[in-house]
Amino acid sequence: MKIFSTQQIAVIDQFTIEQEPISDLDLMERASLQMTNWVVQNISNEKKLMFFAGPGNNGGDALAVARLLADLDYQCEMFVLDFGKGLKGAPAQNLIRLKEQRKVLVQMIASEDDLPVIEKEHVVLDGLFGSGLNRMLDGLPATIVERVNASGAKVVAIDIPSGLMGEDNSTNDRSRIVKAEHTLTLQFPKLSFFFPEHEALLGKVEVLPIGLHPQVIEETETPYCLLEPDLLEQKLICRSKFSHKGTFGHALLIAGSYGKMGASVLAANACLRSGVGLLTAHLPHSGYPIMQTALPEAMCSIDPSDLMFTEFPPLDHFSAIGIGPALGVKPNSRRALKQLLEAKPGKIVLDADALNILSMHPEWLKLLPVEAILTPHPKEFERLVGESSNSYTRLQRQRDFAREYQVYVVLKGAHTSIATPDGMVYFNNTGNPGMATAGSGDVLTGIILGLLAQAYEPLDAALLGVWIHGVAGDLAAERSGYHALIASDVIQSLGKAFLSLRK
Ligand SMILES: NC(=O)C1=CN([C@@H]2O[C@H](COP(=O)(O)OP(=O)(O)OC[C@H]3O[C@@H](n4cnc5c(N)ncnc54)[C@H](O)[C@@H]3O)[C@@H](O)[C@H]2O)[C@@H](O)CC1
Ligand SMILES: [K+]
Repeated sequence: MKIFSTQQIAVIDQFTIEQEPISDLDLMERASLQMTNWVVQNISNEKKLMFFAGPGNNGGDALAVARLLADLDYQCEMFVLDFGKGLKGAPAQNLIRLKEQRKVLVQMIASEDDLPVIEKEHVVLDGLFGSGLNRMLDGLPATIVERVNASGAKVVAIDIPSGLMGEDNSTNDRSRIVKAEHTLTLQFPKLSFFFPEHEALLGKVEVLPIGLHPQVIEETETPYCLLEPDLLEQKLICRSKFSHKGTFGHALLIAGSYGKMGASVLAANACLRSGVGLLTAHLPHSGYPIMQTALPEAMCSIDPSDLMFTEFPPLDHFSAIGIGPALGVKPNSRRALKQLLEAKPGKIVLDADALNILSMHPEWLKLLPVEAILTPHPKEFERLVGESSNSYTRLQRQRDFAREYQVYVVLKGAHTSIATPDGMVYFNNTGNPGMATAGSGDVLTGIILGLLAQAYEPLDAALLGVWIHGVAGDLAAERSGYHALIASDVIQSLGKAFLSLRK
């Protein structure tokens, strides 16, 4: 699914109105019917609903939803923000319709004195501002937001919590943004919904389709996209019955150091469970019995060092390389990583300490092969590019980095984002908080390595790997819950996760 800017959404709305064609009032009614249905299914009509409507179409939605719900015997009260200019267009017509219906008390709010008392038991429907917000809230709207947030009432935001911008909130003030329990967003999630600092403002996000015109959606270009199973199903490569283990590549995993050999075992296991034909794990000597015992399917290449990575085997046999989990950053390992990059390793995924080494030697970044995949968590990414004060800035840095070095940057998080060398960013929404556990990242590295070593293009390996990793985590959480989930549970669920793509 494409993720558009709020400006693009306004253009898409207008195109729909002209080309469907449909009047703006009817489009608003269509959106409002969807939101009304959601309320009917989720909120009891014994609750009193307090609607707040702003001056634009977001307010128009609130006015229409109040009328539709009042017809279904909900007790609604309407408070309309009055800037002294009156409403225009579809919102004005909806105000007239609501007044004519005579079921809802409508009050204008021109100053703080007009504000109602909001009880904890009430439900607030927030239609103050939506995607047309063009600056941080101040004055009366900011006061309303503060009152709503202080009330303790459950808040349902229409399209977007009022005060939150669709994209860049780097200069916004959180205390002036509605804190919703549910956000009923129209047709498209907005970019800012994917940033962790907004989770508590958005609550649970419901995307409600409102039938915007498919042609303009298809034709409008955006660098941002949400991963969906349809796209990934197409990417999964079928296995013919004549395949043999040589068909599915030979992966080289370089991971683990003394005391941290588990990372290597987890990544190797995940790699094997992702369909690779053969896997060689390169390990310090002390890791050899551990790997052979834990995972007889893996072959081993033994480093001369007992403790750490200092040398790599000849690369010609391998179709892809994964390097980094628990590697350590000792000088010998750093030197060996540099030599590996100088040896032009081809398809490669770099994680954890391989990235930490690169942040200690930024001059080596230019050695990265084109289309290398880097899988940092936010702290590792910060070490590579410096601190970002908010997720929007970090996202732009992620895009810039991917373009500058012509690599894929998989920034791990609740919505892992994958930035590509051509400036695209894909967001993932599989996975769960249980996966914030030791070894989870090693599993992802193993999956991506397994896919890379087969015939997957780096882009497909990154997208599919991230998505499957999250699905496996979700399946594991169904069995163990979030608290008890460990990385090995994710590996155990990989089979079912691949099967969910039905090929
Ligand atoms: N996506 C769609 O196709 C549809 C969108 N609809 C609704 O339309 C909304 C967008 O409507 P609008 O573009 O009218 O925008 P909004 O309703 O978000 O508000 C825009 C108005 O607020 C003013 N404004 C902006 N920032 C302000 C600030 N900080 N302080 C005070 N005033 C401020 C603007 O000058 C303008 O008058 C969406 O969020 C959604 O709720 C629906 O009506 C149905 C169709
Ligand atoms: K809103």
